[in-house]
Amino acid sequence: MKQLTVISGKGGTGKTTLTSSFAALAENATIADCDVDAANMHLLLQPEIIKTHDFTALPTAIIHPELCTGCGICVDHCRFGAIKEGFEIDPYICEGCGVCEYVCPADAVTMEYNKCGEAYESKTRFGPLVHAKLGIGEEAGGKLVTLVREIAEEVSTKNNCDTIIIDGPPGTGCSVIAALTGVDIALVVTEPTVAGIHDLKRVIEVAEHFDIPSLVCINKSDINDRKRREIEKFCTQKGIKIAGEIPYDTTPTEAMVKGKTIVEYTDNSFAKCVVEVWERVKEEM
Ligand SMILES: Nc1ncnc2c1ncn2[C@@H]1O[C@H](COP(=O)(O)OP(=O)(O)OP(=O)(O)O)[C@@H](O)[C@H]1O
Ligand code: SF4
Ligand code: SF4
Repeated sequence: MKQLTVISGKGGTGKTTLTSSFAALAENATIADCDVDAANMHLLLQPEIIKTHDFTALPTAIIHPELCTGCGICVDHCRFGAIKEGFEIDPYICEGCGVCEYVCPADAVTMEYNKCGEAYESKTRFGPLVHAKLGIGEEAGGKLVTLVREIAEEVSTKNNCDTIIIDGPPGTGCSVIAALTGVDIALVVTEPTVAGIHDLKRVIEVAEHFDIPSLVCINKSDINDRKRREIEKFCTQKGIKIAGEIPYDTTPTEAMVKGKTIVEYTDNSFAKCVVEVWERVKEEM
């Protein structure tokens, strides 16, 4: 089973626009929306949820007052200052490290796991989709991405899919690393802007660090010719292939308004560019 992750560094470069079209073009793929902080693939793919998985990330410490002797050892050991006056834990500061439970001589601390998100297995008009929702203000997005990928692998096997297409999160942090780990190829969607190029370079470094081969797609390629050439030069220097260049156009917005992927909405020259990128990605996988 081949796995492709679409990433960008900078947000809003066109990952979801492309990935949703890949979902339509791929003959036998499972889609995993790993942009768990701002999932939006479901808006275009209109999934029917078949199964919901609860997501619990880090625990929070609870001090049981009836057992606490007030010795203060836990306060001295908590590096995050989460234990307040009266030996009460501030759940927003507690990092769930478990040190207070370990050092408490009176066994007055327990660690409690709370649900902080959900992952979903769904059906769409193209094939299976695995997506997720992280609770408001919750952290541990990287762990939720890992859960989405684990479920996507199970779903893919169950449905005899030959490919998993992962819509990755923006940035270069923990969630991106979780979305990239162990995949066969990364498609970096960039744009010819200062921020686009800056983040392209950072995200390529992350992919290189994990030995993931990359391809680059220059989206909105005609908005700045000088910056476009800068991307091409960077890719040449790095020996990274360019999977295609896609111009700035009204087609993505029009398709989105109709709730369709680009390739369902039209077969115009813009859609042809998207199809070409998919063909190049398939060749490299
Ligand atoms: N080639 C293009 N020309 C004009 N608009 C485009 C083009 N590609 C994408 N867009 C628009 O740019 C916006 C961002 O695109 P999209 O949501 O696909 O980016 P993203 O990288 O997935 O964003 P995020 O990082 O927020 O997940 C959307 O409104 C989309 O319609
Ligand atoms: S270490 Fe245990 S007994 Fe001591 S103050 Fe903390 S919770 Fe109470
Ligand atoms: S679990 Fe860790 S962070 Fe939370 S209160 Fe205990 S020592 Fe502090």
